[in-house]
Amino acid sequence: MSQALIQLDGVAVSFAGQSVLNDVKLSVQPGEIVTLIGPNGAGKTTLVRAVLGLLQPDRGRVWRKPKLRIGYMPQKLHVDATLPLSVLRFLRLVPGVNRASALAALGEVGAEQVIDSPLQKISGGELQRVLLARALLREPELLVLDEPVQGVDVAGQAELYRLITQLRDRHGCGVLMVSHDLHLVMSTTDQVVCLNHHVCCSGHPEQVGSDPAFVELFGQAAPALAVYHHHHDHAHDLHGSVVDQPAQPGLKILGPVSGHVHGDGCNHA
Ligand SMILES: Nc1ncnc2c1ncn2[C@@H]1O[C@H](COP(=O)(O)OP(=O)(O)OP(=O)(O)O)[C@@H](O)[C@H]1O
Repeated sequence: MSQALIQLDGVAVSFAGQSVLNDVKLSVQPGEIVTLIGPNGAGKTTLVRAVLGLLQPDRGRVWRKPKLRIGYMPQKLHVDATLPLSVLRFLRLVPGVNRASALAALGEVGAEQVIDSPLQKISGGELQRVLLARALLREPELLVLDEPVQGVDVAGQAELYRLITQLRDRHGCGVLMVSHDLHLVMSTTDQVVCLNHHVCCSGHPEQVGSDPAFVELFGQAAPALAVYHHHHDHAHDLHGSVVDQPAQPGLKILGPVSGHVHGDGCNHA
């Protein structure tokens, strides 16, 4: 087995007969930041759940380094408004955490000041930092972050991404992150995985604003985003299945029968 922290091979997941993930291959190395991008409903959170072991794939394999310590930051946290829960008490739900270690983790993410605040009263940006602090308290080898900057203003988003990179540098952990904020994450991402039920393509991020795959996947906003180069030479139907038509008018189609030619990272049948 390689040095990878996690490795997924041929992972497939269906819900009620509807394929959500098909033949997904992915790995994260120590110290590497891998960002999962894709449209709503593409299967990103489902893939994260498979990585965390919260769901068993129907096919394929999810390999984790033995005894891998994972720090997870969920997409959403629902806290009952009437529940008297301070930030400290919330962090102390992690086994072995005391005030000093909670304060140290909050210090790492720049949120010491909220330690005694009610969890329901802190701002969206502060909550994201508290969730990140909670993930750090597990001393993770792998940080899994599902849309970590949700509900944070643009300046705060850039700061949070910088913070994630700093934490990676300081702790040497791998990071698997779901994000829609390509323009902000590109400079700090080692590998981008473009998911639309299958891995359309993956690679190193580069400054490109009008890649046909991004126009296909992210609509007309895509040219405003800095993206990475790849050869996405196929189109998808509403369920993410590959169809015969080119993604964009004028896009060169080289395939002999189906019109689809697999790109480097395209691993579906
Ligand atoms: N437990 C489940 N039971 C049935 N369907 C599910 C379940 N979990 C996810 N789905 C469906 O699988 C599809 C993919 O969902 P998922 O949350 O993985 O997408 P996503 O890429 O994370 O989307 P978003 O960007 O909107 O968060 C959706 O159509 C969703 O309704």
